[in-house]
Amino acid sequence: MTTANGYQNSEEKFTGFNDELQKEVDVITKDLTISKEILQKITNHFVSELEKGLSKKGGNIPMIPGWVLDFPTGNETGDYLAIDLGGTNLRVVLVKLRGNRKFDTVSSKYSLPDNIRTATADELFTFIADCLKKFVEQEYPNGVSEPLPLGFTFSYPASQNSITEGILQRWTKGFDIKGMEGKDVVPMLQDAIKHFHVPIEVVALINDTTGTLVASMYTDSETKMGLIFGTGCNGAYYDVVGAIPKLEGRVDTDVNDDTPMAINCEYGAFDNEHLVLPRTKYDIQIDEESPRPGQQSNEKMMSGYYLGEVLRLILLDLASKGLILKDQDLENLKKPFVLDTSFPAQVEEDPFEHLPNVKELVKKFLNLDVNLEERYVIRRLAELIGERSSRLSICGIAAICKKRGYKTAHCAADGSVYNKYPGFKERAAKALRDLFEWSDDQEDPIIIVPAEDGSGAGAAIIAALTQARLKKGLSVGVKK
Ligand SMILES: Nc1ncnc2c1ncn2[C@@H]1O[C@H](COP(=O)(O)OP(=O)(O)O)[C@@H](O)[C@H]1O
Ligand SMILES: O=P(O)(O)OC[C@H]1O[C@@H](O)[C@H](O)[C@@H](O)[C@@H]1O
Repeated sequence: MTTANGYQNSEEKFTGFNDELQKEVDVITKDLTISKEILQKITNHFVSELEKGLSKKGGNIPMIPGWVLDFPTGNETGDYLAIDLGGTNLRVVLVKLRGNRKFDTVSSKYSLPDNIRTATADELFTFIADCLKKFVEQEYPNGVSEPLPLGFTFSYPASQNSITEGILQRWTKGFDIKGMEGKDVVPMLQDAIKHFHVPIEVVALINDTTGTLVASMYTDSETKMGLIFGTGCNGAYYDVVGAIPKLEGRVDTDVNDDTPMAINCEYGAFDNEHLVLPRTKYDIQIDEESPRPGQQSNEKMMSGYYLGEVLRLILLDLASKGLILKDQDLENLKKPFVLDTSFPAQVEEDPFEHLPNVKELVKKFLNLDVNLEERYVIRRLAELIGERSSRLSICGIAAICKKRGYKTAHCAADGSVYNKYPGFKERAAKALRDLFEWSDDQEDPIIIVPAEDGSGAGAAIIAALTQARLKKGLSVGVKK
């Protein structure tokens, strides 16, 4: 328990859980604890799964070539628009690339409408085009002389035969919009933009992790991967075309074995076969009740969309055993996803010994009154779930480093779980040290660092790289 002293009410002193509750907490602790040995076992399997994803046969992890065939030089220039359709927000960004590893951005964030996850494709793209129209009118009140180039950051698994294509493989993060899986989302956006007469041309479709990789490399050449720990989880890195068997014979003559290729791993799908990840009954329930059971097994155990839900299910289980919340109205606690990840995050941030903020949070989110012992069990569970997320999160990082033979790396990370979850950064760094068994007296050779704005600047830089290639008559997709 890492809390400051500070009694407001001195008789409230926690002296331990009652025996029955302690027994349950011990079982849950064991199930949620990821030891060094488990980390190493997961990571070794992860490496072979990354390779499998690049093979002709494929595997659990999609490993999508992103058709970014150059490293950013840091000297790209020009004005570009970018939009980022994530799991929680739509962002519209105007990026002014200044060159000399410098850029400026102006952005607006629009919360996705609550029902958007199950709306129609038309409603989704009308919403996006409407946000774009508002933003362009706000930033260019006198209009534009020619269409603005736009990088479309689409944070879902989308296959690409070229940089201007994105065929949605499957929805993730609770999305379930009909008629889009298996379809190219670029024309859908371009048609909606045309319909609203917005002067924009979509020049690149990218994943937010690819954008994070490229934007961070633009300012820091030590960057080796782009990572998102947000609503979902994922990572991107540069491989070389010659190490991607599934591209054999499919690239143009201007591309050779040493040509770089950004890979959007989509490693939220890691271990859908359930060979190594230590899933609890709560993880299994979340998967079975999700719109896409059997998919995104890795993501469902660690990302922002799910952490609060894991906590809710455990609390409901303890309550159903009569161990907590006796005789209370559990109506709210029975609502799926009533706890978003900001709940366990704020529970972990309560600095007081008797957890008064936890009391308020439970009242606000669940309309329940909790005694001191119940507040402590909620706190303990939040810590276990937060710690598990941080430790599982580094397996993809370690696997990419092992696969590519990186001995040192700056791993650029973004997303609210990375940026806002208390202790995530420290716990993840500790997990890397555990996994690689680095000695405490040496500098960590592989470190997770804050990313540049991947879905904004990254999309813009990739749009600039794409335009530069097209200008030279170079390919940006499979051979025609
Ligand atoms: N304080 C917080 N700590 C950890 N996670 C949070 C916090 N606040 C919100 N979140 C979670 O972060 C996710 C939003 O991630 P973010 O990266 O901001 O958006 P997106 O995933 O759309 O890019 C949501 O799942 C939300 O529950
Ligand atoms: O930025 P977000 O919404 O948290 O997305 C992170 C990842 O979420 C996963 O579900 C998507 O398949 C990835 O494409 C994406 O990169």
